[in-house]
Amino acid sequence: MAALLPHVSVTVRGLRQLWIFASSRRKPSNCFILREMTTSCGVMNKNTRDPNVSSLRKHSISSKDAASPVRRVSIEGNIAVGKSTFAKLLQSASPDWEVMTEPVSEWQNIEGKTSKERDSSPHATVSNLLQMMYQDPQRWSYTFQTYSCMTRLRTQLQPPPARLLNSKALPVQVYERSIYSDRYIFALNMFELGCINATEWMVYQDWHSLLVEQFGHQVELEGIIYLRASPQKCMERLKLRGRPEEKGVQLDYLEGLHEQHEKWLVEKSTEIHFKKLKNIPVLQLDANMEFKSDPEAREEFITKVKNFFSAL
Ligand SMILES: Nc1ncnc2c1ncn2[C@@H]1O[C@H](COP(=O)(O)OP(=O)(O)OP(=O)(O)O)[C@@H](O)[C@H]1O
Ligand SMILES: Nc1nc(=O)c2ncn([C@H]3C[C@H](O)[C@@H](CO)O3)c2[nH]1
Repeated sequence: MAALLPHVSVTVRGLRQLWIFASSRRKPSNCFILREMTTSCGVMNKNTRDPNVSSLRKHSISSKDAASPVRRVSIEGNIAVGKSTFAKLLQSASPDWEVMTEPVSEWQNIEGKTSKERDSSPHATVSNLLQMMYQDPQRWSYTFQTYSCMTRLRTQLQPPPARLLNSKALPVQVYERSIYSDRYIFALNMFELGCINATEWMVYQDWHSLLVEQFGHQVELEGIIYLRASPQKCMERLKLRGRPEEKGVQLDYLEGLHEQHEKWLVEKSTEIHFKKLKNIPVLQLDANMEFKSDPEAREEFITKVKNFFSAL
């Protein structure tokens, strides 16, 4: 949308978007970049021993237990909060942990070739769906969510490496985000902002539920690590990283996503449709900490993660 990337050239679609952009200034519910959002900080579940961990299922037996010893955990958090950085830290901390990165490069490089073109031209047309979504969210958000969810599903369906299956310790496969944040953070947010319409939202939820139900325990998670930082801190890091597609992202978009994380993982007020996910243990870590330059902070994080994993 023009509001996201102000330098985008004005096409017919662009003119329509500019009109929507202009009307959204009068009716602020239409465009997420202009929406005024307030952040809210929730409280942790009072029934837990460790204040960082909510909903610990100490004695429950997961459906994974019988099939595989590998536990599956996702890292969740706002844009640029530091998930990839934290994931690298985990990867280097234990050979029994395997990190699966978010498939961002797949979203940035979609090869579009018809079967005819494939025969006649050696060069594929490559589209950057991430950029298209940020430039024109009303047009591309639904398409983006179908593709992001499909690529995440593919990641979650990958079998653990032999190293983990043969591990004598506690093997854990760690995903950077999941098919659940796809729905309960991003798609929901886009729907609430009016970038996904009511019909698209119904369709998305219908196929999402079908996939989760059909794949069953293959796509279940045993735990979630929530990297929590202020939207302002995420904005600083987003600017520092300088990913070109994110140039137009504004603070109120990050505030909206922060609110969705809080509702899902802290306040537990998001309506969740899968039984196991409703009671999933959540480890909350303060990601405002500049752990990159602080070995003690890194050590503290790793200890918390180890304790969390061993309780799953
Ligand atoms: N704890 C930290 N302290 C200081 N800088 C950090 C920290 N974590 C991440 N950064 C920096 O912030 C920027 C964004 O981090 P990173 O790419 O890990 O975020 P991300 O959560 O994976 O982003 P995305 O949501 O886009 O996948 C990077 O430049 C990284 O070096
Ligand atoms: N709209 C939308 N839906 C998603 O499911 C989603 N997952 C990630 N992202 C954006 C955030 C970063 O810019 C970049 C890398 O995380 O991709 C998403 N955007």
